[in-house]
Amino acid sequence: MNSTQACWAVVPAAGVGKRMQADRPKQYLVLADKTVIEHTLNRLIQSAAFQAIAVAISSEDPYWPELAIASHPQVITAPGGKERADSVLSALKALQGKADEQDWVLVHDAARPCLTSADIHLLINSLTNDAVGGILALSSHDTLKHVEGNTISASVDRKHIWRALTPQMFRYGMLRDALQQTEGNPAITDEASALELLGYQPKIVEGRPDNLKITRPEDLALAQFYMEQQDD
Ligand SMILES: Nc1ccn([C@@H]2O[C@H](COP(=O)(O)OP(=O)(O)OP(=O)(O)O)[C@@H](O)[C@H]2O)c(=O)n1
Ligand SMILES: C[C@](O)(CO)[C@H](O)COP(=O)(O)O
Repeated sequence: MNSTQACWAVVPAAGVGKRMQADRPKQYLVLADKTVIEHTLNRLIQSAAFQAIAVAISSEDPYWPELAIASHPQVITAPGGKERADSVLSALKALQGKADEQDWVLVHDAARPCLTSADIHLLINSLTNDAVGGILALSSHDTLKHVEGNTISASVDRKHIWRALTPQMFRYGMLRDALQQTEGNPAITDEASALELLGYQPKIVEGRPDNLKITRPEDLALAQFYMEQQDD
Protein backbone atom coordinates (compact mmCIF):
# COMPACT_ATOMS: atom_id res chain seq x y z
CA MET A 1 0.00 0.00 0.00
CA ASN A 2 1.10 3.58 -0.65
CA SER A 3 1.71 5.34 2.66
CA THR A 4 1.54 8.79 1.01
CA GLN A 5 -2.08 8.33 -0.14
CA ALA A 6 -4.08 11.59 0.00
CA CYS A 7 -6.52 12.13 2.87
CA TRP A 8 -9.89 13.87 2.59
CA ALA A 9 -12.32 14.78 5.37
CA VAL A 10 -16.12 14.41 5.37
CA VAL A 11 -18.19 16.14 8.04
CA PRO A 12 -21.87 15.21 8.42
CA ALA A 13 -23.51 18.40 9.75
CA ALA A 14 -27.11 18.10 8.61
CA GLY A 15 -28.70 16.81 11.81
CA VAL A 16 -31.39 18.68 13.73
CA GLY A 17 -30.10 17.87 17.24
CA LYS A 18 -33.41 16.58 18.63
CA ARG A 19 -31.85 15.23 21.86
CA MET A 20 -30.17 18.59 22.54
CA GLN A 21 -33.57 20.34 22.78
CA ALA A 22 -32.05 23.70 21.77
CA ASP A 23 -33.47 26.52 19.64
CA ARG A 24 -31.18 25.55 16.75
CA PRO A 25 -29.23 22.49 15.56
CA LYS A 26 -26.49 21.74 18.11
CA GLN A 27 -23.66 22.38 15.61
CA TYR A 28 -24.62 26.08 15.74
CA LEU A 29 -24.63 26.42 19.53
CA VAL A 30 -21.81 28.62 20.83
CA LEU A 31 -18.95 27.07 22.74
CA ALA A 32 -16.47 29.62 24.17
CA ASP A 33 -16.02 32.05 21.26
CA LYS A 34 -17.28 30.04 18.28
CA THR A 35 -20.04 27.71 17.14
CA VAL A 36 -19.51 23.97 17.60
CA ILE A 37 -19.09 23.42 13.85
CA GLU A 38 -16.46 26.17 13.57
CA HIS A 39 -14.41 24.49 16.31
CA THR A 40 -14.73 21.13 14.56
CA LEU A 41 -13.74 22.46 11.12
CA ASN A 42 -10.89 24.58 12.53
CA ARG A 43 -9.43 21.50 14.17
CA LEU A 44 -9.57 19.55 10.92
CA ILE A 45 -8.01 22.45 8.98
CA GLN A 46 -5.29 23.04 11.60
CA SER A 47 -4.26 19.38 11.53
CA ALA A 48 -3.00 20.03 7.95
CA ALA A 49 -3.91 16.41 7.16
CA PHE A 50 -6.55 16.99 4.48
CA GLN A 51 -6.74 17.99 0.82
CA ALA A 52 -10.28 19.32 1.38
CA ILE A 53 -13.22 18.94 3.75
CA ALA A 54 -16.69 18.11 2.39
CA VAL A 55 -19.41 19.27 4.79
CA ALA A 56 -23.01 17.99 4.47
CA ILE A 57 -25.50 20.75 5.25
CA SER A 58 -29.31 20.63 5.30
CA SER A 59 -31.07 22.57 2.52
CA GLU A 60 -33.15 24.22 5.28
CA ASP A 61 -30.11 25.44 7.25
CA PRO A 62 -30.07 29.27 7.53
CA TYR A 63 -26.95 29.36 9.78
CA TRP A 64 -24.24 27.85 7.56
CA PRO A 65 -24.10 30.60 4.88
CA GLU A 66 -23.59 33.17 7.67
CA LEU A 67 -20.32 31.60 8.84
CA ALA A 68 -17.02 32.78 7.30
CA ILE A 69 -15.71 29.20 7.40
CA ALA A 70 -18.34 28.20 4.80
CA SER A 71 -16.22 30.06 2.22
CA HIS A 72 -12.86 28.69 3.39
CA PRO A 73 -10.92 27.49 0.30
CA GLN A 74 -10.60 23.96 1.72
CA VAL A 75 -14.31 23.61 2.53
CA ILE A 76 -16.79 22.09 0.05
CA THR A 77 -20.53 22.19 0.87
CA ALA A 78 -22.73 19.21 -0.04
CA PRO A 79 -26.48 18.66 0.45
CA GLY A 80 -27.43 16.86 3.66
CA GLY A 81 -29.53 13.68 3.66
CA LYS A 82 -32.36 12.16 5.69
CA GLU A 83 -30.06 10.11 7.93
CA ARG A 84 -26.41 10.57 8.89
CA ALA A 85 -25.34 7.85 6.41
CA ASP A 86 -27.17 9.69 3.59
CA SER A 87 -25.33 12.91 4.48
CA VAL A 88 -21.98 11.11 4.45
CA LEU A 89 -22.72 9.56 1.05
CA SER A 90 -23.73 12.95 -0.35
CA ALA A 91 -20.46 14.52 0.88
CA LEU A 92 -18.48 11.65 -0.63
CA LYS A 93 -20.20 12.28 -3.98
CA ALA A 94 -19.11 15.94 -3.74
CA LEU A 95 -15.50 14.68 -3.72
CA GLN A 96 -16.02 12.66 -6.92
CA GLY A 97 -13.41 13.59 -9.53
CA LYS A 98 -11.13 14.95 -6.82
CA ALA A 99 -10.49 11.92 -4.62
CA ASP A 100 -8.98 8.74 -6.10
CA GLU A 101 -10.63 5.41 -5.32
CA GLN A 102 -7.77 4.37 -2.99
CA ASP A 103 -7.46 7.72 -1.18
CA TRP A 104 -8.35 7.83 2.50
CA VAL A 105 -11.45 9.59 3.78
CA LEU A 106 -11.83 10.48 7.45
CA VAL A 107 -15.49 10.99 8.40
CA HIS A 108 -15.93 13.14 11.51
CA ASP A 109 -19.16 14.29 13.22
CA ALA A 110 -19.68 18.07 13.27
CA ALA A 111 -20.91 17.48 16.82
CA ARG A 112 -17.44 16.38 18.07
CA PRO A 113 -15.59 19.70 18.46
CA CYS A 114 -12.89 18.50 20.91
CA LEU A 115 -11.02 16.30 18.44
CA THR A 116 -7.26 16.82 18.73
CA SER A 117 -4.65 16.91 15.97
CA ALA A 118 -2.84 14.19 17.91
CA ASP A 119 -5.80 11.81 17.50
CA ILE A 120 -6.19 12.65 13.79
CA HIS A 121 -2.54 11.83 13.14
CA LEU A 122 -2.63 8.76 15.40
CA LEU A 123 -5.52 7.34 13.37
CA ILE A 124 -3.88 8.12 10.03
CA ASN A 125 -0.46 6.79 11.05
CA SER A 126 -1.93 3.62 12.57
CA LEU A 127 -4.03 2.71 9.52
CA THR A 128 -2.22 4.15 6.52
CA ASN A 129 -0.97 0.71 5.39
CA ASP A 130 -4.20 -1.12 6.24
CA ALA A 131 -6.31 -2.65 3.48
CA VAL A 132 -9.67 -1.65 4.98
CA GLY A 133 -9.27 1.12 7.56
CA GLY A 134 -10.84 1.67 10.96
CA ILE A 135 -12.05 4.01 13.62
CA LEU A 136 -11.12 5.78 16.84
CA ALA A 137 -12.77 4.00 19.75
CA LEU A 138 -12.87 3.98 23.55
CA SER A 139 -12.52 0.95 25.78
CA SER A 140 -15.05 0.36 28.55
CA HIS A 141 -14.00 1.16 32.11
CA ASP A 142 -17.23 0.15 33.80
CA THR A 143 -18.68 -3.30 34.37
CA LEU A 144 -21.21 -3.83 31.60
CA LYS A 145 -24.70 -5.30 31.94
CA HIS A 146 -27.11 -6.74 29.39
CA VAL A 147 -30.51 -5.36 30.43
CA GLU A 148 -34.08 -6.21 29.46
CA GLY A 149 -36.60 -3.64 30.67
CA ASN A 150 -34.92 -2.61 33.92
CA THR A 151 -33.65 -6.08 34.78
CA ILE A 152 -30.10 -7.35 34.34
CA SER A 153 -30.02 -10.58 32.34
CA ALA A 154 -26.22 -10.96 32.20
CA SER A 155 -22.86 -9.25 32.64
CA VAL A 156 -20.97 -8.64 29.42
CA ASP A 157 -17.23 -9.22 29.02
CA ARG A 158 -15.92 -5.67 28.72
CA LYS A 159 -12.76 -6.62 26.85
CA HIS A 160 -14.85 -7.15 23.70
CA ILE A 161 -16.84 -3.90 23.96
CA TRP A 162 -15.58 -0.60 22.57
CA ARG A 163 -17.42 2.69 22.02
CA ALA A 164 -17.19 3.94 18.44
CA LEU A 165 -15.94 7.51 18.00
CA THR A 166 -15.11 9.53 14.92
CA PRO A 167 -13.06 10.12 12.80
CA GLN A 168 -13.64 6.86 10.95
CA MET A 169 -11.08 6.25 8.19
CA PHE A 170 -11.81 4.25 5.06
CA ARG A 171 -10.82 4.20 1.39
CA TYR A 172 -12.89 6.56 -0.73
CA GLY A 173 -14.19 3.98 -3.23
CA MET A 174 -14.81 1.22 -0.69
CA LEU A 175 -16.74 3.53 1.66
CA ARG A 176 -18.87 5.03 -1.13
CA ASP A 177 -19.76 1.55 -2.42
CA ALA A 178 -20.54 0.26 1.10
CA LEU A 179 -22.84 3.21 1.87
CA GLN A 180 -24.57 2.82 -1.51
CA GLN A 181 -25.14 -0.90 -0.95
CA THR A 182 -26.50 -0.41 2.58
CA GLU A 183 -28.60 2.69 1.80
CA GLY A 184 -31.79 2.88 3.89
CA ASN A 185 -30.62 0.33 6.49
CA PRO A 186 -31.33 1.88 9.93
CA ALA A 187 -28.57 -0.22 11.53
CA ILE A 188 -25.92 1.85 9.74
CA THR A 189 -25.19 4.48 12.40
CA ASP A 190 -21.52 4.84 11.52
CA GLU A 191 -19.24 4.11 8.57
CA ALA A 192 -17.72 0.99 10.16
CA SER A 193 -21.14 -0.67 10.41
CA ALA A 194 -21.62 -0.34 6.63
CA LEU A 195 -18.26 -2.02 6.02
CA GLU A 196 -18.96 -4.70 8.67
CA LEU A 197 -22.27 -5.57 6.99
CA LEU A 198 -20.35 -6.31 3.80
CA GLY A 199 -17.98 -8.65 5.64
CA TYR A 200 -15.01 -6.35 6.24
CA GLN A 201 -13.29 -6.15 9.62
CA PRO A 202 -12.31 -2.54 10.38
CA LYS A 203 -9.60 -1.91 13.01
CA ILE A 204 -9.95 0.11 16.17
CA VAL A 205 -7.42 2.67 17.39
CA GLU A 206 -7.81 3.83 20.98
CA GLY A 207 -8.82 7.51 21.03
CA ARG A 208 -9.06 10.15 23.74
CA PRO A 209 -12.10 10.26 26.04
CA ASP A 210 -12.42 14.03 25.57
CA ASN A 211 -13.55 13.49 21.95
CA LEU A 212 -17.19 13.52 23.05
CA LYS A 213 -20.21 13.88 20.79
CA ILE A 214 -22.40 16.75 21.95
CA THR A 215 -25.75 14.97 22.22
CA ARG A 216 -27.64 16.13 25.33
CA PRO A 217 -27.81 19.60 26.97
CA GLU A 218 -25.21 18.78 29.67
CA ASP A 219 -22.60 17.89 27.02
CA LEU A 220 -22.03 21.53 26.01
CA ALA A 221 -20.50 22.48 29.39
CA LEU A 222 -18.46 19.27 29.37
CA ALA A 223 -17.08 20.07 25.91
CA GLN A 224 -16.13 23.57 27.10
CA PHE A 225 -14.35 22.06 30.12
CA TYR A 226 -12.42 19.62 27.92
CA MET A 227 -11.37 22.41 25.56
CA GLU A 228 -10.04 24.47 28.45
CA GLN A 229 -7.92 21.49 29.55
CA GLN A 230 -6.50 20.75 26.11
CA ASP A 231 -3.13 22.12 25.07
CA ASP A 232 -3.15 20.41 21.66
N1 LIG B 1 -29.52 13.44 8.64
C1 LIG B 1 -28.41 13.67 9.34
C2 LIG B 1 -28.34 13.34 10.73
C3 LIG B 1 -27.17 13.60 11.42
N2 LIG B 1 -26.13 14.20 10.78
C4 LIG B 1 -24.90 14.55 11.53
O1 LIG B 1 -24.33 13.38 12.10
C5 LIG B 1 -23.62 13.73 13.28
C6 LIG B 1 -23.94 12.77 14.42
O2 LIG B 1 -25.35 12.64 14.56
P1 LIG B 1 -26.19 12.96 15.86
O3 LIG B 1 -25.33 13.21 17.02
O4 LIG B 1 -27.24 11.90 15.97
O5 LIG B 1 -26.86 14.36 15.46
P2 LIG B 1 -28.38 14.75 15.27
O6 LIG B 1 -29.03 13.81 14.32
O7 LIG B 1 -28.37 16.19 14.93
O8 LIG B 1 -28.95 14.56 16.76
P3 LIG B 1 -30.34 13.91 17.23
O9 LIG B 1 -30.22 12.44 16.88
O10 LIG B 1 -30.39 14.18 18.69
O11 LIG B 1 -31.44 14.59 16.45
C7 LIG B 1 -23.97 15.18 13.61
O12 LIG B 1 -22.85 15.99 13.33
C8 LIG B 1 -25.15 15.47 12.71
O13 LIG B 1 -25.24 16.83 12.29
C9 LIG B 1 -26.21 14.50 9.42
O14 LIG B 1 -25.25 15.02 8.84
N3 LIG B 1 -27.35 14.22 8.73
C1 LIG C 1 -20.92 7.98 14.35
C2 LIG C 1 -21.12 7.98 15.84
O1 LIG C 1 -20.88 9.25 16.37
C3 LIG C 1 -20.15 7.04 16.48
O2 LIG C 1 -20.38 6.99 17.85
C4 LIG C 1 -22.52 7.50 16.17
O3 LIG C 1 -22.72 6.21 15.66
C5 LIG C 1 -23.63 8.41 15.76
O4 LIG C 1 -24.82 7.86 16.31
P1 LIG C 1 -26.09 8.72 16.65
O5 LIG C 1 -27.00 7.86 17.44
O6 LIG C 1 -26.68 9.11 15.33
O7 LIG C 1 -25.65 9.91 17.44
